[in-house]
Amino acid sequence: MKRCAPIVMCNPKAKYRSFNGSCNNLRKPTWGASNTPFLRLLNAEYSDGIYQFRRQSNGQSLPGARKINTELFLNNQWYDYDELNVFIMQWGQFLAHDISLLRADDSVENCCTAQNLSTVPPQCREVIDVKKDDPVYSKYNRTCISFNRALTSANFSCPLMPATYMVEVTQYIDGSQVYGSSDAVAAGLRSFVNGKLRSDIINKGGDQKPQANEFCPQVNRTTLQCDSSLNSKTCYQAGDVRVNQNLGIALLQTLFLRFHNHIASKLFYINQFWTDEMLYQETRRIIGAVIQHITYTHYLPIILGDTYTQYYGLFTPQTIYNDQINPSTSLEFGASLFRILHSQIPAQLNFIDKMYKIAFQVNLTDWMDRPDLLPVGQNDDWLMRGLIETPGREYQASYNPLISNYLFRFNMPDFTGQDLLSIDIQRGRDVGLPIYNQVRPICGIPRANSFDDLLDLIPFKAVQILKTLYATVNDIDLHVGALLEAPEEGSLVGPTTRCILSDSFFRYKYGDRFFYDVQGQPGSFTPEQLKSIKQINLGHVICVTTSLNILPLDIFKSLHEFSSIKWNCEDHFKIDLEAWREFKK
Ligand code: HEM
Ligand SMILES: [Ca+2]
Repeated sequence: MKRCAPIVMCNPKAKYRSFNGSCNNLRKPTWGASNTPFLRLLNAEYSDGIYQFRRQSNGQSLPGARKINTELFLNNQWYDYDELNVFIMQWGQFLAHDISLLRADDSVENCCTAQNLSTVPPQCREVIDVKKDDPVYSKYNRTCISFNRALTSANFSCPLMPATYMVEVTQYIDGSQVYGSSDAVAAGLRSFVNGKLRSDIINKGGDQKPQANEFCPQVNRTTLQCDSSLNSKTCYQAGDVRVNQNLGIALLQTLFLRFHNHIASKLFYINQFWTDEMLYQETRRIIGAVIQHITYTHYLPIILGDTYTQYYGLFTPQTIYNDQINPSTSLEFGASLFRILHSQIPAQLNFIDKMYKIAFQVNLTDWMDRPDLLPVGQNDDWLMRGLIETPGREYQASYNPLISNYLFRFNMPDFTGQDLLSIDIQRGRDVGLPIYNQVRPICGIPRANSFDDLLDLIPFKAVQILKTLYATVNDIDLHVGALLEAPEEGSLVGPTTRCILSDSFFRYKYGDRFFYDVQGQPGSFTPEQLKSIKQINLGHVICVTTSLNILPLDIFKSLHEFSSIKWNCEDHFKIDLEAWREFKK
């Protein structure tokens, strides 16, 4: 049975968001819902118009994604002290998991070995070729990086042409990574007591704040969610399936679980007669609002620049909802331009103790799909301190050498792992993204007529290498061109990236009827409540969910000259929920 257009009945008076995001837009109830298509800003680029990888203007196949990485990016690493910390990267990933999930067809585990079959399975026909002279993989005699093509709408009983891809999470910024993107997942995460989420308590002893002992509940280790090749001991369950992907994301998921339970118990204290359902929903509404508030007032101004954020209308005193704006995640954003920030991922994570000493350091890539370290001793607090106190990897035109070579290596020395940058380039081709030169004009940047026209934004040396890789300027992958662009004044990223990120965050703001500062809707906060929410920042979240007691006010800029000054949780990070008291004293 085809299920291309599900019929949805909405209650326009509903005060809370649905779990799958439907009925947010009452005119188009499926807009932004989970399991609905990614938006395409520009037409799909496929050689057959439908599904096959595009070819170059001269008819030849595209330069290999790995070759592009080794020639343009891999030897282009630089390191400088950044005033931003690692935490801003980790917030970015947490946010990415709220708005985008494109699943690969993993029904064949290793597409490289499947190349020997008499008929190669369709999802394995675009593995990434590795050249004999590869600077890293040649040492291991590797000739192939596995690549599984993404699931298409046909896998959701809805074949469409050209290939259409589905977002498997709610596309609104609504905390779906905490709560789930369907009724069933959401119910499975609830305790149904006093509005709280299920959790595992691991008593760490000492003078812990009670919440600091809570962890995401565990599930049986499955191949999908945790590393099955090593016996990982810990495997968490959360609203998003990528909770275990690395230690940093597992920590953020844990903190927001704790934060939910903390807020729920405070609300219960104020309104003892509230039911479990009310406590849960009111808390969920607050958490979603806090995630939006942090994103728009603390995160985006750093990524896009203060002035630009204001100029673009992403930072305003009040949001006016517009039901004509499609809040869906675009493919250009999800499959490429938000991933540009993979450039910020550091190779190592530091665990920093109470005395601000590095207790130990791990390679991020050694602990993927295996968050075993997190619940041990004070590691959760130490990792949190590590994210705040460690300078970030400065945004640059390359990814760090470990995720560019050893992604998912699982600490196995004879296993090389994957290359995230090649995968990002290949994913763009997989979903038929427009080329870089087509996206420039929609961002107000002139289309380049020759390679040399790219010198307006891309350094000379890179342009010379591009000439050797691609047949014409009209063949350059979006991800490659955008990553090479020099950052725009005041912003971290280049102008094409800044433009597409702004477009998306504009949609998530103005196209969300439940956006936290929209007034006059059934789900709107009262002015007093909104005032309290606007006072909450990540410092407040960390204060009540870890045993850290002093924090920098500017949480992503802890290493900036002046903001290394720390403030006390008791005095400066208080959460006031009086505006939720139903019967005033
Ligand atoms: C902490 C380290 C991180 C690791 C190890 C990581 C790894 C990955 C991997 C393996 C994928 C799937 C690639 C594919 O098969 O196509 C992915 C997708 C993605 N990543 Fe990251 N990532 C990290 C951080 C970030 C950050 C900081 C951002 C943005 C600020 C980000 C944004 C995205 C986005 C938007 C996607 C596509 C999601 C989807 O639609 O499925 N990631 N990442
Ligand atoms: Ca969401």
